[in-house]
This record gives sequence, C-alpha cells and structure tokens, in this order.
Amino acid sequence: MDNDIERVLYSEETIKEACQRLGHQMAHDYQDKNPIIVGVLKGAVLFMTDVIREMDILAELDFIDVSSYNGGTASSGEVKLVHDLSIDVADRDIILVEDIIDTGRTLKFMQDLLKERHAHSIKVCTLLDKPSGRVVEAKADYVGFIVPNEFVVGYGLDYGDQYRNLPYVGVLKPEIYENK
Ligand SMILES: O=P(O)(O)OC[C@H]1O[C@H](OP(=O)(O)OP(=O)(O)O)[C@H](O)[C@@H]1O
Ligand SMILES: Nc1nc2[nH]cnc2c(=O)[nH]1
Repeated sequence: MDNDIERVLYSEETIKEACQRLGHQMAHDYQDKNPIIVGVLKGAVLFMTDVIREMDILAELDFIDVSSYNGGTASSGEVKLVHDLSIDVADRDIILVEDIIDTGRTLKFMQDLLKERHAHSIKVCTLLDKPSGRVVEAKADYVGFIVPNEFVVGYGLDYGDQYRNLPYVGVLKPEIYENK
C-alpha cells in the first residue's frame, strides 16, 4: 500500500500533535456541557477515535454515515444519508467530527439536518480543510490542517474504499488513477 503513495503530506507524528491541540481546545470549550461528539462515517473514524482520547470531559458519542463520492475523486453532488444518528440531538451541543471539508456539501447537509432537529449548538472539527474545493459555504471551528487542492488519502480518507488504514495522509501516484 505504501508503494502507491507519491508524497506524504501529514505524518503520523504531525497528525498526533494536531489531535492533541484540537482535543485539548475542545475539552476546554466544552467543560460541563456534555456534548454529543458525532463522527461522520466512514472517513472520520481514525481521527475521531484519536481526538476524543485527548478530551478529558464527559461527552456522548454517536455516528452518522453520509456519502457523496461513490469511490472516485469527484463529488457526485448528491449527499445521501446512509445511516442515521441514534441519539436525539434536540437541545444538545453537537460537535461534528470530519476528516475533510472539500466542496462543503456534506457538512451543509449535516448542519441542515441538525438544525431541523433543534440542536442547541453545532460546531465542526475537521482534520483537513480544503477551501479551494468549496462549492457551498461551509466553515469549521476547529481545523487540523489546510490542504492544497489535491485528492488526498490515508488516515480514514479513501480512494475506491482503499487506503483508509494508512497511518498518515498523502497523495497517490498518478498511475493509480490512470489504471482504474
Ligand atoms: O466537502 P465534501 O465535498 O462534501 O467532502 C467531504 C466528505 O467527503 C468524504 O466522504 P465520502 O462521501 O467520500 O464518504 P466516506 O467518508 O465514507 O469516504 C469525507 O469523509 C467527507 O465526509
Ligand atoms: N479521500 C478523499 N476524500 C475526499 N472527499 C472530499 N475530498 C476528498 C479528498 O481529497 N480525498
């Protein structure tokens, strides 16, 4: 799998430092609020499990599965709810945890859903933010890294549902796409 990577953008060590920074900041901001921390499947799984270990506060965890990339490098433009939350979010403080914000469509979809369900507050923590990809307005409150306009994989992020288990974030060799 390592052989398919052209360039590492964020190493394991760099990601660990970002998880500590973001986790400590959120723990400070959410002390005594008992937030619901919502991981967005599947991409945010690795980031979510690492960042919550840096948060020494009471919190509930939940997951939502939404998808719009169909395995390729371009957004289909249509966000689908694959699996819903299990906790009622009404009057609760929500932290959405994402691996990446690119076009912003996924985040907007989830924010609209949580607002409809009367969440008390909604904040967003993302490992990666790609502002150059935006199609709709979307902003995160806690950001690990601003990424260049490239399709990245690893640490939860996939290409064709592969590469999620790489411990770092990188860019694939061009021939991997060409051979598909
Ligand atoms: O800002 P956007 O352009 O909407 O892209 C961001 C979303 O794309 C990826 O999810 P994807 O739909 O690929 O599902 P996955 O997490 O299961 O891989 C990623 O995990 C984000 O949720
Ligand atoms: N794997 C991956 N998924 C994405 N979803 C939105 N942008 C990206 C990206 O750069 N890489």
